[in-house]
Amino acid sequence: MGILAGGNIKTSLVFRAATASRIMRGHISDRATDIVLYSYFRSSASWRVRIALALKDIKYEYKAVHLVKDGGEQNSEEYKKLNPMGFVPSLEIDGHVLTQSLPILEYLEEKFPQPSLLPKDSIGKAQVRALAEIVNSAIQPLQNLNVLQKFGEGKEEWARFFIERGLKGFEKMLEATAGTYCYGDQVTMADLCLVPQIYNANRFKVDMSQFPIVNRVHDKLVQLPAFVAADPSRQPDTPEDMRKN
Ligand SMILES: O=C(O)/C=C\C(=O)CC(=O)CC(=O)O
Repeated sequence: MGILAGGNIKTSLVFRAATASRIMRGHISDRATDIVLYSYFRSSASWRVRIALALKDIKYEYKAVHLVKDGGEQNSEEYKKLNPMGFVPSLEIDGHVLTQSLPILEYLEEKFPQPSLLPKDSIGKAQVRALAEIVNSAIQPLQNLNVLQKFGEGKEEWARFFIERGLKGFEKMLEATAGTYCYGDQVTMADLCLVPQIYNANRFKVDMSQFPIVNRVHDKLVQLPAFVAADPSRQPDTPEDMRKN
């Protein structure tokens, strides 16, 4: 399908996700080059990685993989050479292709430690990773496109059930861990997972009034420049009718 040659994957441009945060801090830096993110504007796993790239001020090229058109570009033989599961995101970096959003976040954290997306202490790290895993393994996979496509009637109710169940646990954990954000006043991997999940919760009409701490944290996070830049409404492949400035 020409993904590697830049054929069928339409959007291929240098996308400065971190521009807003760089301007806010008054400098433009090129901390990394030759980084390519294969992404879909409203894939929550892609979105997590976009936020990390923006927070860490890392420049990258955005290659759009359309998850719906023509049965999904992620299912092409060519894309599966990069990502055998046919999932987004994939990140080309340092001569390798990395897959799965949380391991990608961990790699970026090791390679670009500042600003850190994990607390310093081991218990804090374990707690942040646990929050991230609630979203990553107990919510999002159960409401992902490839699961819902197996359903006929009742798929919205199924998605709502698992999002609600997961957010109840998440909210309970935040009673112990939250400050301004999910874990104290530091933006962590837990926050990167939370924001896209709330978008999906709204998409499936979950009653969000039952999650006051989640709502408070979410409202703070979405104001941060990196979260603004990574939002699905501002990506190269955002459909015109969903685009914001
Ligand atoms: O435009 C579409 O409807 C297709 C795909 C998605 O939303 C992405 C997901 O499958 C959900 C997710 O990543 O959480």
